Amino acid sequence: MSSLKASEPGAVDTADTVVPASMFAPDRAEDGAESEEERSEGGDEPNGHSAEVLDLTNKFLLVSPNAKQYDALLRHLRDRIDEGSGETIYVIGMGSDGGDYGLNEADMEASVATVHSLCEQIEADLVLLRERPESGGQVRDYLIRRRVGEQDFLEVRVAVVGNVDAGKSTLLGVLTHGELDNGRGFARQKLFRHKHEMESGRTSSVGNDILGFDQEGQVRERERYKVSPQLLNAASYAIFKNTFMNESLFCLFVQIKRSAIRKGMVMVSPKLQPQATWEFEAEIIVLHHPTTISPRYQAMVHCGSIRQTATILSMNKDCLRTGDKAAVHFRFIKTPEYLHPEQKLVFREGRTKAVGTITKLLQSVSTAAAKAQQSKTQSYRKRDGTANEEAPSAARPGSPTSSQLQLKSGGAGRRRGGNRHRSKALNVPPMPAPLPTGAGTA
Ligand SMILES: Nc1nc2c(ncn2[C@@H]2O[C@H](COP(=O)(O)OP(=O)(O)OP(=O)(O)O)[C@@H](O)[C@H]2O)c(=O)[nH]1
Repeated sequence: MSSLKASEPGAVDTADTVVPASMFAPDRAEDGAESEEERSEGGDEPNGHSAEVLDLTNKFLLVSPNAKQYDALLRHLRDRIDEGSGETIYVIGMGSDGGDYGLNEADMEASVATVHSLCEQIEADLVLLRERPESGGQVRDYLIRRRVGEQDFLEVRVAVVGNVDAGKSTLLGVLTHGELDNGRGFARQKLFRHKHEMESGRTSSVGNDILGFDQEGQVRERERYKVSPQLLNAASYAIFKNTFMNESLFCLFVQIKRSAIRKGMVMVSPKLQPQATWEFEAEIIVLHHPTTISPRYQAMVHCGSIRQTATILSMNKDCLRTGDKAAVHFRFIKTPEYLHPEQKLVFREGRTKAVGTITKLLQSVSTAAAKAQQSKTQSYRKRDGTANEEAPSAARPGSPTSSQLQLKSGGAGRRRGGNRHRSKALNVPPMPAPLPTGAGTA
């Protein structure tokens, strides 16, 4: 049957489920005519066990357990899993029935099916670790591991200790980076933290490295994730050392200049086909504004890690005052951003504050288009030789049409913000005509 390696008591006290001991005897009626009820109600105890004790060490118990045996196995497994912080090793085919270890193919198949069903009950996965032949057939070791949620992970810390030059760093380097050593310290180089370690080849600090496993205990390939919304160049990837941890990840950027990273960028799997968005609609409520807000007003949008000035293109009211609610159509002035409906945002400038929720994404562009736009921006910068961050308006993908820029109200009112507003207004992409300075607030 089954045995659970870690502190396996071999028997479970079943005072609460008193059952005849005959149920736990090897249940291998050769003629197969004996029903489960007959077996369980026989009353005799061929193995001499007390009716109070449910023997879980019989190697045939898993082949066809009755309901009470099944419950006892389930309880036992649950205890072992709790004891092992979510995992345990389950051996099928070994047991104390007095016979040889091992199960034939049919019994092994039936036993594995039983363990599978037990695992389903406790939301765990079953992974075959080893199989070995014994005189009575095969014995298999399985790893049973409770499933963890998408946002969660099991952390196991393993310390590696040993003599100088025993190969500790090399072992870790090979495991975490997936490249074999060359016998001259190649693999350990990836673990060095200090220059003197590089030079001496000796690790002088307690290093640590992270190794990711998937649910089935397989070492996960390090995945490459896109830096979005602007995929800057082919090397602009982040390597996730532990993808199992989903969002709370340790990551290593390769070949990305610090200046190429800006607030608002996210790391997403290319499988999600991320799209960056120039324009969006949001329901906002104005918490405070000294006067009135009208279309063409510009302020900083804070949305997650995004910080970028956006222009109000239109809204379902002529103007907004403190306390007003409105559906507002925004456009970022500089680059598209990676947004989601239902994201919360803050729209503020000086003492003006509005909060809201994104309701609709408009003018989304693929990261490839964003990349093209980025390279145009860069070439523009080089050509121009200035630090101006703005690309020519024509270079922007998904520029609004003039009809989209039909503003619901004129909004060119009293000037606020002077030159600051003038420059922001001029940054508004492909407007058919230059905006009046200080436009958008009255
Ligand atoms: N041939 C061979 N060389 C190995 C093996 N493991 C490690 N080495 C080499 O042994 C040397 C020492 O390995 P390290 O990984 O630095 O040993 P360490 O235990 O971390 O050493 P300290 O950091 O000084 O404590 C390196 O040159 C490795 O390339 C191995 O299995 N076979």
